[in-house]
Amino acid sequence: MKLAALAAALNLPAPTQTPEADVTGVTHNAAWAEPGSLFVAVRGARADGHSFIAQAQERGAVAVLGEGLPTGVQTTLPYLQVPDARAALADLAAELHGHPSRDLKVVGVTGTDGKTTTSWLTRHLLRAAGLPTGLLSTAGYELPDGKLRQFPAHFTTPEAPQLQSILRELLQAGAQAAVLEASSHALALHRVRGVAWDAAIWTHLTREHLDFHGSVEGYFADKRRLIEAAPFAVLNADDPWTEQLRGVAPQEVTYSAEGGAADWQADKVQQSGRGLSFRVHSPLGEFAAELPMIGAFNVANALAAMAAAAHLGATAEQLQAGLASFGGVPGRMQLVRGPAGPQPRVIVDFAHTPPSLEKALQTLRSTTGGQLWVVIGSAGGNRDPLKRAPLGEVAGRCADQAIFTEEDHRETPLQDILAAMERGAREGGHSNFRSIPDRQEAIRYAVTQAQPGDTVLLAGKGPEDTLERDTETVPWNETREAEEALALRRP
Ligand SMILES: CC(=O)N[C@H]1[C@@H](OP(=O)(O)OP(=O)(O)OC[C@H]2O[C@@H](n3ccc(=O)[nH]c3=O)[C@H](O)[C@@H]2O)O[C@H](CO)[C@@H](O)[C@@H]1O[C@H](C)C(=O)N[C@@H](C)C(=O)N[C@H](CCC(=O)O)C(=O)O
Ligand SMILES: Nc1ncnc2c1ncn2[C@@H]1O[C@H](COP(=O)(O)OP(=O)(O)OP(=O)(O)O)[C@@H](O)[C@H]1O
Repeated sequence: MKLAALAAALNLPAPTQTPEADVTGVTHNAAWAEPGSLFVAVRGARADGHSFIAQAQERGAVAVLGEGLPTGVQTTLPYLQVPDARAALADLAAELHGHPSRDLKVVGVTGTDGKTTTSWLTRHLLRAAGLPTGLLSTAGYELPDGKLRQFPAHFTTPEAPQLQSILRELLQAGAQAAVLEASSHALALHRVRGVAWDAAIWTHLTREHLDFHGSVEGYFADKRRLIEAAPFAVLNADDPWTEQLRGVAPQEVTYSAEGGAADWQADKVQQSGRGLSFRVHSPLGEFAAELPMIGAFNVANALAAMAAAAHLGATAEQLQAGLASFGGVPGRMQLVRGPAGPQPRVIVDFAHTPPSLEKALQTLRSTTGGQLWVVIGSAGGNRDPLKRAPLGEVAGRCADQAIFTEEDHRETPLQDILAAMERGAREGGHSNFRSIPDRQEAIRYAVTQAQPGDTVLLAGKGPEDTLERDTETVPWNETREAEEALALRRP
């Protein structure tokens, strides 16, 4: 698109130089500029993008946009001045990618916790309803083919140029719907500006990220932007903040997992080793639900996902079948499917800090009739060596059997890490541990020694696809390792 035409389309100031320059893309990161890029110089908290104009130009940028050239900075490129560079970045990204969200049914999910789970559930229910659906979440992005992909610079919600390009890719891959996790940072920094939402889900709000948002009110105000931008809101009646969200979107439904008055309600919740069962009362009628997920909070996530999917056309039967076939979020309290017959329950989770390990083991304890096992390591290199002993202590205290093993030890001698974990367990007064340095062997040992009724938690790696051993990086798939270990059990 010609620079002048692009500027006119977005009501940006007309360029005084090279109006006929061809703009083929937009970026906020000078290192990502390509021939034909428009470089948006963002004044950030750590850097001023204007310092990188020369780098962007060297890489082929044809124009710069910013909130004003700082004193002493000059450029030979055309410079478009706007009041809000991040807002313009989002508008340009949407325009240059042809507004892909307008051709998709888009569901946004925001809240302090539950975004990732609810996003995955929603995309699964939409697929169960026959809609080819893409997904963008902390865990990566997924085309309707179901294969998870990563994008550079790990974000929950990436900056607008990446976001719009992913939406375009989804559309080209045949998606008719997309589910996007919208972080509060993304909402505050205009990363999702220009997305044409069809529905917005609110999980709940608790104090978090106050360093960035300033106050809990500021955090709420940033998250609220998603509800303000959506024509249809799915609100959590159990969250006190919801009062301030009522009537913000033109249409809304509420959900409650705690017996509150709401359009979507659940009762008769039961937890077992294999998941949750509950009864749903909804505008689509009343029906029984089975959800192979651990953690009662997932009832709320499921209600929210169902309400959004129903808005996009899913029937009660499709929702019921969709919940029952949900495979979980990769590496997050993920139940590993094993061969038929009595088996220990095996779970893959990415908990890798002492508090998250403790929480995961406590959650599993409540539905474990037999022994609780954990396989856990601690990363090497410069990754927080002080957590090794506490991890050992938590494993010894909260599990019946703890197996310490490798977990990206990098250049740090593995024996040193294992010794620190053992010391932590021993000093906590526990002797229920052993170290098996090779992770595959450790997993196979735990899974084959455990009995039906036991739970084996494989903690730390979650969905990561590599294992860093000394200077070597090897491919890794914890779920597959678990499946193979289960298959080794004698029938
Ligand atoms: C608070 C926050 O989100 N800040 C993001 C924001 O930073 P910023 O505006 O201060 O920018 P800056 O780093 O000062 O840089 C200014 C500009 O110079 C550019 N630059 C900078 C250096 C350089 O060498 N070249 C260059 O071009 C940058 O691309 C940027 O455009 O824009 C930067 C560029 O995209 C991001 O890297 C940065 O993410 C920081 C690193 C971050 O940690 N963000 C996290 C907190 C985040 O966004 N998390 C949420 C999830 C939160 C949750 O729910 O847990 C997420 O959506 O992932
Ligand atoms: N509806 C919920 N209410 C309260 N806690 C929840 C809820 N859903 C999930 N959690 C807790 O929050 C943790 C993180 O959940 P999830 O990954 O789905 O959400 P998120 O934190 O919003 O996303 P992200 O992965 O982007 O940080 C879960 O392991 C669980 O302990």
